[in-house]
Amino acid sequence: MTARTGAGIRPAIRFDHVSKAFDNRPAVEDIDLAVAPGSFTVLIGPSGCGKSTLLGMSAGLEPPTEGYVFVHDCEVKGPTEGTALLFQQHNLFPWMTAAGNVAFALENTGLSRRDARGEALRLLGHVGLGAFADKVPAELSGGMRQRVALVRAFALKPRLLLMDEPFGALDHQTRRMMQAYLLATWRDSGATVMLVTHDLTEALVLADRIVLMSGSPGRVTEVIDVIAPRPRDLADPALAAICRRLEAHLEAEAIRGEFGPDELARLGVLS
Ligand SMILES: Nc1ncnc2c1ncn2[C@@H]1O[C@H](COP(=O)(O)OP(=O)(O)OP(=O)(O)O)[C@@H](O)[C@H]1O
Repeated sequence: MTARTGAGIRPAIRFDHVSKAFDNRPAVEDIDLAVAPGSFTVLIGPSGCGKSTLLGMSAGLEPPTEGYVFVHDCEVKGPTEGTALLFQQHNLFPWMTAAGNVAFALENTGLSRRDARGEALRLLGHVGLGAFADKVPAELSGGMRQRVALVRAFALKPRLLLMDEPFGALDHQTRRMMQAYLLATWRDSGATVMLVTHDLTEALVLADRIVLMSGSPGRVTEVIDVIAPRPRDLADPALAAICRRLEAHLEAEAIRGEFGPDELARLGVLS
């Protein structure tokens, strides 16, 4: 099967009435979503609403129970060339140095060993890791490891980059630096990015489009286009308004999670 949007633009990712259950327990239900090529989409929602499940299906790690997932017009039936993943855990090869990890990815794109090493050193220099290129992951801080992992992910020249809370374990300053690096590298790469985060500021700083999910099983509740120049000024009234919408959504979801629909109807708290 192939996927198209109504306007004839082929989405980078398309969920076509996708549901997923684990051991007959539904995790997400009837997801219909198209992600534009080259765009930056952020998934937000309460814990357990199925954000990682959507990423996993896009990566071909998990098949949908119902419906279809397409990446670049092809139905996803397993891991796809051109798709890179970045999780909170870095997944670097522990026996390779920082430069070795990046160079390995570059060699896979066709560079000679010597050119790959040179390019790896150049790219690591861009994220302030030139002096750490010959350290193995165990000798690096968590933030440094995640920088290496991000450099390696882009070194693969992915058309699609799927990121699951990639900066969740980093301190505030490192996180801001990583976000800036991600934005700069994404812009140059032309890749489509889909990123999961619990951090509203991160969503507002990064996203072209925020997909709000809710419930269990999870559904897409709202899609918000974030139209503001980058770098983003969070004092911008438009962004502040989106932030309030996101906060209200997550608060309502937290209340729903605690009380359940029957009790809420009885209390008249939420519709
Ligand atoms: N491999 C799995 N086996 C069984 N159940 C799973 C599996 N992966 C996810 N689930 C279940 O599917 C539901 C959605 O999980 P998922 O991790 O996608 O949510 P999430 O929104 O990413 O959560 P969080 O924000 O806490 O990471 C949860 O109920 C979870 O327990």
